[in-house]
Amino acid sequence: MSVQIKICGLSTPETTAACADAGATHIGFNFYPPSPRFVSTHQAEKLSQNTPAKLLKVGVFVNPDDEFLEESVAAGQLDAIQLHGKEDPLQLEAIRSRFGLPVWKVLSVETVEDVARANDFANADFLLFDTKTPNGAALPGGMGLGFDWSLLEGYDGAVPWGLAGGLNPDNVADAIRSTGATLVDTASGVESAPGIKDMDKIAAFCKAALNP
Ligand SMILES: O=C(O)c1ccccc1N[C@@H]1O[C@H](COP(=O)(O)O)[C@@H](O)[C@H]1O
Repeated sequence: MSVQIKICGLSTPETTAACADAGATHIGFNFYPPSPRFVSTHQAEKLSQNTPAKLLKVGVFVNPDDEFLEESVAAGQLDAIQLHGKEDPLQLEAIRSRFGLPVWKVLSVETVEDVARANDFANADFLLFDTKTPNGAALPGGMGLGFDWSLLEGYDGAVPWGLAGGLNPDNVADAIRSTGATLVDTASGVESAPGIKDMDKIAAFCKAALNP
């Protein structure tokens, strides 16, 4: 089966169309206000109306409150909720029950113990292993930083999982071959500047991911 591809941090209809044309399966709308990829609920509503039907829309959140989630899920017509903060398994369960959508939990990885935290999130619908950003970093993700993929060797948790963190057109094929990831996720790796998606890089990323 082909790898699934999530291009994260979309903010224009032209780039969502480019993702669909290139073979991406998922796009991410970023609902974290400090991010250069942040979209307001108004923007998300417009974007979702123009998103090709074959793309699944994932909302990226960092420690969201219920009201904000409610507005964003509705505006973005989201198909899944990605939790990229310090949410715990109980919060994850509450969010899934409330919205009836698949919930993705991001695990920030620096050590093998970080990978083992997957055991705490057996109730997630999907796990995304991303790089732990340094203390004091502006963002908990989306900074183009990779981690040591060998930390995933031998990982055999039951929850489906994907790989993020510093992936770009030049390294994504190697990442898939090295880790066996069935979904790859990129934000800054397909940009010309923070928050500005580059259609050629989106095409190159998808081509490499689909032919690892
Ligand atoms: O992209 C962001 O700005 C962002 C902000 C806050 C939390 C998560 C964010 N992005 C997620 O991080 C991964 C990895 O990003 P990158 O490829 O290393 O730039 C990205 O795919 C998003 O899921």
